Amino acid sequence: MSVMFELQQVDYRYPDGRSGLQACSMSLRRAGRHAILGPNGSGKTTLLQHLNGLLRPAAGAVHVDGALMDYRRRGLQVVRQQVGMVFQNPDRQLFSAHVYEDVSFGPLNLGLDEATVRQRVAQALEAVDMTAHADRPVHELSFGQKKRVCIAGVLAMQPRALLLDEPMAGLDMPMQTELAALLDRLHAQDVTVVLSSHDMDFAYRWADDIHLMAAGRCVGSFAATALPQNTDALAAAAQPLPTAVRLHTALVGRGLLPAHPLLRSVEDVLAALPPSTPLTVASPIAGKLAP
Ligand SMILES: Nc1ncnc2c1ncn2[C@@H]1O[C@H](COP(=O)(O)OP(=O)(O)OP(=O)(O)O)[C@@H](O)[C@H]1O
Repeated sequence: MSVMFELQQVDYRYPDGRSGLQACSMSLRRAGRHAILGPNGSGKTTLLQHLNGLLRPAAGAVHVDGALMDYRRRGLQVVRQQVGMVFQNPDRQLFSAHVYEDVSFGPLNLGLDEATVRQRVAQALEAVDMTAHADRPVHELSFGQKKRVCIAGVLAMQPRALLLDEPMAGLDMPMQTELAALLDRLHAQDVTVVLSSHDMDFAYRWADDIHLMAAGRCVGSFAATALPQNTDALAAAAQPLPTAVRLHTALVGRGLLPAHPLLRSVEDVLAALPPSTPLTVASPIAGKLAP
């Protein structure tokens, strides 16, 4: 499996002297679904901003598609056409007065003809269910709607990789589900999706690969399916075991479920329980499962 992004021993210091990354090494394979987790201030945003050249390492190297990042103007233009970034705060990303205008900004900048721009904007708005809002002023939108417009703006560039900084934060549950489905559709089209998150349960059920950060370093990268064997790295990044793993382990311990296959969501664990499982007051786990 080929590598899309590679950080080698990257150091980054903000202008005020604060350290953002320290000897950070991470490899992200092409067309994968990647979740980056770590405590506040562990460097997730700083890392994402290195993947499309928004930030430049003080030491170490960033490779995209096997080539060293080219920080000259033309080099950065090429990378940013291919690697789209959705910021955590939509107000940092949206700068046009109207939705259509904002989403069309990128494709127009690529020099595409008007019909192609219109088609790309329509597709992107459709993908985030914002078609009905195309003519609205951006400042009238809710937080979640603004976030969708940001995502549409990036999708309209048809990137090969999508970076999303805590994309689920501030979205309601139906929108989170829709966004996860959209990310899966992009993944099915071989787009590399990299997101940062504080939601271990979501990361465990959605991601192919999990990357853990602590104090500006990558302290563990592994396939999500190998998470139960990586408890040391989870502890180093102050991350809890996913609820599905804890519940599954408890049920295995009580002889109610086999240890295999791996179950990556609470829904999957509950669905795996035989209908005859006695989840009544008499059951040792009933009190924990009952509302
Ligand atoms: N603009 C900035 N100026 C100075 N220091 C910064 C700046 N942005 C981030 N930092 C510092 O860099 C370190 C890493 O921050 P970063 O935002 O990358 O972490 P994070 O893992 O994304 O955090 P969170 O989960 O809170 O979003 C922190 O110590 C932070 O205080």
